[in-house]
Amino acid sequence: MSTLAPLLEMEGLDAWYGEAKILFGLSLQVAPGEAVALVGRNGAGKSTTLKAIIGLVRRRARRLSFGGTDLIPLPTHAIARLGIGYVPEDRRIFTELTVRENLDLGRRPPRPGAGRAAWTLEAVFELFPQLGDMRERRGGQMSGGEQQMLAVARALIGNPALLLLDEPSEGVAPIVVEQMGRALARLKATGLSLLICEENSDLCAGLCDRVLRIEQGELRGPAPAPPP
Ligand SMILES: Nc1ncnc2c1ncn2[C@@H]1O[C@H](COP(=O)(O)OP(=O)(O)OP(=O)(O)O)[C@@H](O)[C@H]1O
Repeated sequence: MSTLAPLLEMEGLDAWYGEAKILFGLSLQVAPGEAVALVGRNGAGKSTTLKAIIGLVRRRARRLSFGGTDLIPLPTHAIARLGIGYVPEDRRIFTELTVRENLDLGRRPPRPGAGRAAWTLEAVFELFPQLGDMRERRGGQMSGGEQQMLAVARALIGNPALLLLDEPSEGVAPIVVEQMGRALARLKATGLSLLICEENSDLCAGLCDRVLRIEQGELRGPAPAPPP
């Protein structure tokens, strides 16, 4: 674990859909530049944890802060503006818009003192060359893997300090998972923090500093190491 002060601090997080309680007292931290994986089965509560961080579900916590700012009272758009990028499981690409137009919608200026160059279209296309080759293609005419890259790229161009990724390898070809893994490793090397939900930890092997396991809405300690 990094010795830097945590960027994301979560202590005793509970979350609900309506009357149904889904998360029970989750505590975790993500330090600047750290990559943390949250693994667990279908329905364990991984997506809900990310949604709770950005305020898309009803939640309560002893502490839920980002860079020292309390997230609990803030609306989702204000949380995003603090520097949290979110790539949802369903990607939410605008299928009628082109790659470039989708990216334009994700633009957000870097926060003052962010300490790294702002993301540009060129930088994003350098990270994901396929996207550069299809910049005028509509989202609906892209493969699942290409859409996944676009979803990550769109989050990046918002200049986040922490990227929340919900199952980035789901439904995409193994070769795309490899490409995504390499891209995420490069992003981590720039100092970006990552919190990645995955049903299995293949993508996270060699990338994530820590792997946490969630079961039935509770953290159950570190996940077993993946087989070599
Ligand atoms: N919109 C919703 N309304 C009610 N219950 C929900 C809703 N979304 C998820 N749940 C329930 O919350 C629990 C946790 O779901 P969550 O999506 O967080 O799981 P997950 O670990 O991300 O798994 P998956 O990979 O299937 O998305 C499950 O029991 C699920 O049925």
